[in-house]
Amino acid sequence: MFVITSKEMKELEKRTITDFDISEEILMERAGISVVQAIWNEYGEFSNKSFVIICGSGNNGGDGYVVARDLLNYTEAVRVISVGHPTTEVAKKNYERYLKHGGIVYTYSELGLEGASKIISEADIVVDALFGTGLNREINDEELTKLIEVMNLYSKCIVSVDIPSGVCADDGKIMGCAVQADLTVTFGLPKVGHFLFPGRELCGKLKIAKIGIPSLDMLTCDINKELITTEKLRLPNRPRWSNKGTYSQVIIIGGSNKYIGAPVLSALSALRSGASMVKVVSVSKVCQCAMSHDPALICVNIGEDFNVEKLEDFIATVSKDVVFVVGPGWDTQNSEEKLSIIKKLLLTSNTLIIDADGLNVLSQNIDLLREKNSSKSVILTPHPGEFSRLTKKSLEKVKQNYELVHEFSKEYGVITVLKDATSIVSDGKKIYFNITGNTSLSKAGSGDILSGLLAGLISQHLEPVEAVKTGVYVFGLAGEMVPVEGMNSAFSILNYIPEAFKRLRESK
Ligand SMILES: NC(=O)C1=CN([C@@H]2O[C@H](COP(=O)(O)OP(=O)(O)OC[C@H]3O[C@@H](n4cnc5c(N)ncnc54)[C@H](OP(=O)(O)O)[C@@H]3O)[C@@H](O)[C@H]2O)[C@@H](O)CC1
Ligand SMILES: Nc1ncnc2c1ncn2[C@@H]1O[C@H](COP(=O)(O)OP(=O)(O)O)[C@@H](O)[C@H]1O
Ligand SMILES: [K+]
Repeated sequence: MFVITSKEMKELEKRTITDFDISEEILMERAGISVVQAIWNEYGEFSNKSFVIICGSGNNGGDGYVVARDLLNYTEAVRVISVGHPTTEVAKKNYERYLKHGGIVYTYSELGLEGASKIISEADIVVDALFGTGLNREINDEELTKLIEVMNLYSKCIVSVDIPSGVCADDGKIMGCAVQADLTVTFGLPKVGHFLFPGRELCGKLKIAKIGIPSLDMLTCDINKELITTEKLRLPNRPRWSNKGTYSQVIIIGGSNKYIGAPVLSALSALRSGASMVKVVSVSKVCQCAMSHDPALICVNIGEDFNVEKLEDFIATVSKDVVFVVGPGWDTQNSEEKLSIIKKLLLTSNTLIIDADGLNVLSQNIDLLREKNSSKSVILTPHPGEFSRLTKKSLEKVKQNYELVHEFSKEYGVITVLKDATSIVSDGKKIYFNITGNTSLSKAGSGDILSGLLAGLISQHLEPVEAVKTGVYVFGLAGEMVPVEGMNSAFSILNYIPEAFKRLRESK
């Protein structure tokens, strides 16, 4: 499903109006009616319910007046609190139509905070039509801030029109203060702010209503952002006649005397996602740990401590179709030598996933990425801290920064997965958002499981970007299967991976 910014939404609206002769008035009418329908579907019939609609001065408020008018068809218990007179032609028209239908409008300036609080607390459903995609600056007006606080404090239930007021549609950030909705009804296509935190949380349940905007193909509009959903995800093909030689090997280079378990988690995860042969190349202690967890793993022991020569010798023997994961549990000691290993791996034609300390080492010379074989696929899986080190930008600047993920991927010719509660993937062409998962994944070791899972999919010949999309989605699903959210070790996620794949297969 495509995901858009407020600017892209305005462009779609403009093309719908000019190229398809569907007026702004029709769009607003359908938007308002779709909100009423969504409320009905979610909360049941209206005869015993009371409503208050809080309308701002723009078109979001205009939608609010349509909602109010349509609700009058079902109940008299409808009131509007207007925060500023409508300023656009269509909003004005719908304000007047509502009045003509006998609608009641209170102005916030006359009611004051106390009056507004009373009305809000008495209503069963508060419809938030203050600001939508036109919010263009921080909300710093004291009276408005107090109104939003009162809405959050006293409402029994809030339905936001298009997006919770105060949430920036382009990045999900709070512009001063914001409404916490129970239900949000958006129009045409979801906006980025619906999927990035805190906006994602403030939406409550999200519904996407069709309001008559033609498909993107018809509008000849190129949108480069998508939400990862099951329909388009690819699963590995495992022909009945295949044997272990049909698939590529996965080789995990990582682990240290400090972090013994991380590469083992990656290796076990690669097996769970379908890899046929998984090797762990590491120090003795890691090999012992790997063997004790699964004797089917193959260990290449490089000695008691990190040994660059042994590692180089091993890499020189590897065939072309092997998938490498480098970094889990590596630690950052001997970083110069580790950087030289990464360089060697970049010069091979093998698909390479760089994770964890592999990324921390790489951040000392990110330009190494430019030396890679141009046809080679390199996947980087940073969490925000690692991405901040890679880009030399502050944590605050990189967090949820989908444009940066896109630019970075384009500049270095890599696929980047910025892992977080909403993960962002880019191959330098498109941007994908993943919203599966929960805090059962917020655990030390869970990133290692993801890198192994991605390698397992690539070893079964999925295209790297397809493997990443499927991998992050399935990994999230596995996290959601933990019986009590958060009451688990990352290790337990491994058990849910096959079931998560099964669920994805069945849902297609
Ligand atoms: N696109 C579509 O296809 C469709 C769009 N539709 C609907 O239109 C909505 C977008 O409408 P919109 O562009 O009129 O903007 P909206 O969100 O009402 O806010 C603008 C108003 O807020 C004000 N304002 C802004 N920031 C402020 C602040 N911090 N503090 C105080 N004031 C602030 C701003 O004032 P100004 O900047 O002029 O001073 C202006 O008055 C969209 O979300 C959807 O609901 C549907 O009808 C169906 C089709
Ligand atoms: N609240 C959450 N919701 C969804 N996914 C999450 C959440 N918290 C963490 N994750 C996922 O868990 C993984 C954590 O990886 P990472 O931070 O690298 O862990 P570690 O370094 O300990 O192995 C990432 O894929 C991230 O997207
Ligand atoms: K709103």
